[in-house]
Amino acid sequence: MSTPQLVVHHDKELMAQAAAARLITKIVDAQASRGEASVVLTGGRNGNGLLAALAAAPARDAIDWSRLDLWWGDERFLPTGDPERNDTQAREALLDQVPVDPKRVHAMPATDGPWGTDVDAAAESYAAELARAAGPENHGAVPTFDVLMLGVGPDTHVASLFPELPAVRETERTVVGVHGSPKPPPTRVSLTLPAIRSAREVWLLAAGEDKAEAVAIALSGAGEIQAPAAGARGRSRTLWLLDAAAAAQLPRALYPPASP
Ligand SMILES: O=C(O)[C@H](O)[C@@H](O)[C@H](O)[C@H](O)COP(=O)(O)O
Repeated sequence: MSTPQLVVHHDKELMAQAAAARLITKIVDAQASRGEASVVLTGGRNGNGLLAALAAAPARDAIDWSRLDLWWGDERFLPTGDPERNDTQAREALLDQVPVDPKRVHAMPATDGPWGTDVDAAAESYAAELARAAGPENHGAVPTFDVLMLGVGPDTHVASLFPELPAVRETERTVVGVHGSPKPPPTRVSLTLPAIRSAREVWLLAAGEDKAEAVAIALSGAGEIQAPAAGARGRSRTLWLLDAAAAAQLPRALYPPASP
C-alpha cells in the first residue's frame, strides 16, 4: 500500500478547484493510454464541491465523457431521485451537465429498485456488478479504478465505514449493507476497505476546521478499525487533499513543504 502524500491548499474552494483540475488530468491521461477511465465518486460537501468545480472547469471537456465509468464509494439507501442520495447530488453538481454514457454511470441500488428495502441484497448486487466489470488484469472482484475519492468524516469515517462498526472490519466482501449509520440516513450501501484498496489511486478530501482532528488522527498511525480513513490506501498512490484549516492539527513534520 502507498504511503500517504499530502497537498494543502489555502481554502476549501481552492482545494476543490485544484482537485478538479487534478482529476481532469488523471482521466485524460488514463483515456489516452487505455482508451477509458474509471473513477469512484464520494458523497458529502467536499466531494460535491469537487464535482461542481469540475463542472465549471475550462478544461472540463478535455474528458471524453462517453468513455468514463463512474462508480460510488457509498450511497444513502433511499428511493431513486431522493435529494439526499449521493448520486442525486452528483447529477445536480456535474453529471446532468456533461454527456456521460448512462450505461457507464453505475449508481448504487435504491429502495425502489429490484431488491426493495433489502440493503444486504442490494449490496450483493453492486458487488456482482463490480465483479462483472473486473477484467482478468484486475485485482480480484472489482475493476482497477484509476481514482477512488473519499470524503473524510469528523470521526475519521470514509464512505460508510465508521469507526469500530462491522463494515470497517469486513475483509472479504467488496460491498456491504450498513445498518445504523451514525451519520444519517441510517441505512447505506458501502464499498469495503478491500475494495477501496484495489484502486490505483485513493484521494481523500478534507476541508474545514471540523476535520482537523480526524486528519491528524488518521495520519498519526491510528489503526483502520478505530480510524477508517487510515486504511484508505491506493495501490500506487494515496493522496490527502486538504485545506489549511483541516491540516491545522498536523504535526509540522507532516506538513508538506510548499503549504500556505
Ligand atoms: O454518504 C456520505 O455521507 C459520504 O460518502 C460520507 O462518507 C462523506 O464523504 C463524509 O461524511 C464527509 O462528508 P462532508 O464532506 O460533507 O464533510
